[in-house]
Amino acid sequence: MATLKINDINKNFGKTEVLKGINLDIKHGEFLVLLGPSGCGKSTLLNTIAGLETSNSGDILIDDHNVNNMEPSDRDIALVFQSYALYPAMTVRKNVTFGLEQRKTPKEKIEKALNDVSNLLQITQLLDRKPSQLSGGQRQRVAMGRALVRDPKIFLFDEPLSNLDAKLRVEMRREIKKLHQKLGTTIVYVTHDQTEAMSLGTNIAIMDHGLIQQCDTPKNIYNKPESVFVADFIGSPSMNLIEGKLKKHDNNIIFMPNGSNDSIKIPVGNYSFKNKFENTELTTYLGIRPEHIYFDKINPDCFEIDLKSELLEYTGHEQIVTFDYLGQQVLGKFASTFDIEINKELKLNIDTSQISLFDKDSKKRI
Ligand SMILES: Nc1ncnc2c1ncn2[C@@H]1O[C@H](COP(=O)(O)OP(=O)(O)OP(=O)(O)O)[C@@H](O)[C@H]1O
Repeated sequence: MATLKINDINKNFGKTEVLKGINLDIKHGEFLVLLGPSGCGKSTLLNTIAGLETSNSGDILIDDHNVNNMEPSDRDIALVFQSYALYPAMTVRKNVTFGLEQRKTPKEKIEKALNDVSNLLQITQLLDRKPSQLSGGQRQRVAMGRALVRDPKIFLFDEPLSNLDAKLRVEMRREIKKLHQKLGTTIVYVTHDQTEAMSLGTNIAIMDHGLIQQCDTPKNIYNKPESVFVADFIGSPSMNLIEGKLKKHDNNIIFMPNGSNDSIKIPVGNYSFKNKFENTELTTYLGIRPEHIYFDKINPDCFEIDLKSELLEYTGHEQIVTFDYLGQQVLGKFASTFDIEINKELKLNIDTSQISLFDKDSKKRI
């Protein structure tokens, strides 16, 4: 186990700034997932931690020791890639133990480590096979075995499951989670799959254009996104963002959607407003997740709005309905047992205790 601090890391490729001042403080035993769109810099950050890339400025500290000038092999880090990079001519046994042999680890120690890891990953029966005689999931397990056997301070995973089919992915995801629970190792894990990120991470760092947009628990990332980017990136379908004006009225906060006479009362307890807002209107996005729109008034915080149903997408266990709300598109998610008519004016409820508000100019959470 180890701590990992990333202090103000910048990285350029030629004139392109790929990492623009990254700060992360990763605790003992934390499972941090780096999540973000393609090209946002996730792998570059991981490779910089591993020492495969050199940053232009900033520091990387493992257990409070600066490792900037340390070779990758001296950092006591194990890396698992999406391409398993197993040696094709070697047996599974040799693939797993090769690194230890190179380090002149005593034979008995190697045997014990191989035994422990094979049992843990359930690859004992595969030890005499070559990689070509293994399935994708088995290969991934061997690649993990090779990393685990070294007992490193930190594990780095770069999209380790992306070559596997959907079913195997879910199985391996569970295995990685179990492994983390059992071993309590510090892990940094790169993915662009949000379900993987949500289910694995103790914390998730959302990256965009070389910046960390938000680093928080999966629950907070989903329920309290700090910016329009995070709100839009997480969730499928993503959060509805209804444009309008926010103003103070007596002791209440009211949201007025563009083009509508609705005055949606916001439960004030959830929000702290800046002074500048006292006497003005703020151009705002009201964010509401599709699953927080209901046919019934499920609690006193529900506010009824008129919507027109336009499109229905049936997915099996649920249905996604696209509505028109005075020219703005709003999506709702409902159990598949509901009968929903299309091209119909309907009255639905939005649960105002579940909304997020964003300043339209700064795109930040209010
Ligand atoms: N060796 C390199 N030389 C020049 N540009 C590079 C190099 N490696 C990465 N880049 C660029 O840096 C940016 C970040 O790449 P990186 O691989 O870190 O993104 P990523 O978030 O991991 O993306 P993906 O999810 O697609 O793997 C991209 O625009 C990429 O083209």
